[in-house]
Amino acid sequence: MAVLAGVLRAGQRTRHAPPGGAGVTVAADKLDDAGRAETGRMVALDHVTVQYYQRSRVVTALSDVSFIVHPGQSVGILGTKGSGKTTLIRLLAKLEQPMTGRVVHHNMTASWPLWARTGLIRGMTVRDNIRFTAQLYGRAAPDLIRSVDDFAGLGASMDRLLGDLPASTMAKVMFSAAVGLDFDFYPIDGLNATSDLEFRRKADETLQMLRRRAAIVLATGRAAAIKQYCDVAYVLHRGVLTHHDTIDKAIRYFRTCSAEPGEEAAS
Ligand SMILES: Nc1ncnc2c1ncn2[C@@H]1O[C@H](COP(=O)(O)OP(=O)(O)OP(=O)(O)O)[C@@H](O)[C@H]1O
Repeated sequence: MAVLAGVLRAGQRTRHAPPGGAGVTVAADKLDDAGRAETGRMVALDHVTVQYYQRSRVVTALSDVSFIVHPGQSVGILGTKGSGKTTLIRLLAKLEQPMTGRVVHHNMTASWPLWARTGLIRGMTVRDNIRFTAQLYGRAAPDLIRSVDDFAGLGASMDRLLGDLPASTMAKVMFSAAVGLDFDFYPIDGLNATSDLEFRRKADETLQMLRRRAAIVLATGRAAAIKQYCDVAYVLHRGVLTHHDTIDKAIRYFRTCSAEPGEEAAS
């Protein structure tokens, strides 16, 4: 570690797995090429470790994490504060690459994190942002513009610069565009809903709909949200992912972890 400290910049990840950091491995042995062909469509993490260098010490954000999500599955990651939830969701959304292990997207298209509050250009109108996004994903811009406008009810704001609109507009457009693009898989980093109650109601309904037609991974510190939206649950604590037979057992384990000395309440 002392050597690493001299080499890495703040925020940079190490290539080293931490000693003794063994998360529960869920069928990771099926992830070789033959296994992928057998198991078909999936998104998976395969022995993924992510570490950051932070103020002269190495922080392990994820420690040998493996799990698989298949179409139609709704997976909850119940995580304590600072346990690695955002890192895990960013990997699943292909916004980051692990230094150790693999992220596998096999025949499933993946959305950006559903409530993302970055990703659009503030100096462009909302309409042009959506047009640009449609082009990036090879979709018809008018269809996506209509779908976002219907969902988010932006009206005249469509032709205003994004930077001149309330900060929540970015999250609403990112949410609506992700749903409009009809991905196979949606990674979700918490339920950062806006204060717009009508939009929240629609977003809740949409998550229930996505559960039926796509795969989701929801990472949150809110047990109630896992119960509401997920069929299976894992607990993420200090970078280690553990699987539990039932959601209630996961919640019990999560509460034990949350009660450990030094733990803060997760959001
Ligand atoms: N870019 C970075 N540079 C340095 N450390 C980082 C970076 N990103 C995350 N970390 C550290 O990695 C650990 C996991 O962070 P992460 O944001 O993934 O956890 P989280 O569960 O989403 O946190 P929270 O509960 O605060 O939302 C934390 O200790 C965090 O400080």
